[in-house]
Amino acid sequence: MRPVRPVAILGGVRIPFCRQNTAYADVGNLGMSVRTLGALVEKFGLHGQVLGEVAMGAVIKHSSDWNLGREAALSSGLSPLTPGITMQRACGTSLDTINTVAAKIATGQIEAGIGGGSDTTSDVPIVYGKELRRRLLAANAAKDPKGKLAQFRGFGLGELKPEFPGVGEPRTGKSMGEHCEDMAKQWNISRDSQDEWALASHLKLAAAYERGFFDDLVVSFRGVSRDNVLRPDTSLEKLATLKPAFDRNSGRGTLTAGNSTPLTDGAAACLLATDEWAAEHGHEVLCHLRDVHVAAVDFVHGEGLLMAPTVAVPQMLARNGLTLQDFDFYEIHEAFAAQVLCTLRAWESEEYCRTRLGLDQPLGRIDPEKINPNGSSLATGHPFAATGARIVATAAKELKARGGGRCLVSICTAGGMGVVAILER
Ligand SMILES: CC(=O)SCCNC(=O)CCNC(=O)[C@H](O)C(C)(C)COP(=O)(O)OP(=O)(O)OC[C@H]1O[C@@H](n2cnc3c(N)ncnc32)[C@H](O)[C@@H]1OP(=O)(O)O
Repeated sequence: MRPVRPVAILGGVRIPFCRQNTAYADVGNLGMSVRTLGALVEKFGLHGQVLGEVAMGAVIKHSSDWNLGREAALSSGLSPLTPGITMQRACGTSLDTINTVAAKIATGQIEAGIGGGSDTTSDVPIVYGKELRRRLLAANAAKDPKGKLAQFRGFGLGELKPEFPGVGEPRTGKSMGEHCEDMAKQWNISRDSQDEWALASHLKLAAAYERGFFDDLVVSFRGVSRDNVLRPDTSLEKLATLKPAFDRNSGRGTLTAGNSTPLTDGAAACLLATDEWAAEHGHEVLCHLRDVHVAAVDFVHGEGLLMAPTVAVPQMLARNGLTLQDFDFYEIHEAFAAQVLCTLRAWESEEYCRTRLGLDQPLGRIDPEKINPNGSSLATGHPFAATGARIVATAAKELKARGGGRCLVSICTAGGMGVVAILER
């Protein structure tokens, strides 16, 4: 490994994010990734060029997607000599693909690369049970029709029952929404504050579209030019009418379809390089990736599933000699409005910061006006593996628009992890 070099973010693109079973229902991860990488190639004039790495990721993926990163790179317009890799860290996936490319750039392994991700909730792998899978594999391997037929001796219709990808944490059986509902109760997060947060996200995203902020960040696909999750027509009155989605019976449920991210399809990717590569190829450096950090919580034994960013952020701040207030704006992934509000409350809590984070004093308050200035996942939607690259592309552009500054990125993930980063210009 050679010494660490600065990692420049040159920009990103994404396709509009779409609700499950709408515009991208028949496209799948490969189609969405190819469109996104193709648009990035177009934007930066990368046709026929060899990059050091294309790291893509997907949480829900078919085996026929093969190595998604390599397959998408091969259809993107890049030189076929560009390698590709596929990764997965739930909702933090594409902040991690970006981190992987960045680490290779920083240590001198490569000069430039792409980090991104894609997810579909519309084209999911639905499989048969183990017994039928065993029979089908054995029949496929049998040499003659008699041998093939023999594998189905004793076959029962019950074996045709399909298995859907699980929506619950394997160790608790609870969905993300049920876990977040527990967190909201533990931290006394009111329904009103969640709805207000959700409404603000929609209004900020709509305003950013109106002022042209996304003109060079979002490329149309399948006739869609804006996230179809966005509801600029929503209001606190409408949000207040929605019924609890995850705790329907206790009378105390506060998470609804309006203050939770919907199931979404989409893809996003960013181009990273050394400063020298950027200059040689005539690209402006939007910002630098100063640090990335990952931490986990013990959600199996009582910690909040989506609380890991509360741990990851102070660890990264300490390493960089920064406080929580040393940022011009914050990009906090809105898995659920309640998740963001629990995180902010934890950072303000003297007891939590002392007992759980081992700090002398609370991390303190962040001005909500500085959080997600262009809206976030509640309004864009959340195709799991695409969210990190969406956030980095948005934050890098925002840093350029401001002429400089520092941004804290925070993403909670399934499996009780938090992936966080610092961007600077
Ligand atoms: C680390 C992480 O990121 S964890 C997060 C991972 N993601 C998840 O877990 C996904 C969570 N979300 C879900 O499971 C689903 O979206 C649910 C359960 C919340 C809601 O699902 P559905 O009930 O199918 O939602 P649907 O889109 O039909 O909305 C329900 C109603 O709310 C309404 N609605 C939704 N959003 C809004 C809004 N912003 N304003 C007004 N009304 C709204 C819809 O119009 C619909 O109304 P209708 O019944 O009159 O048609």
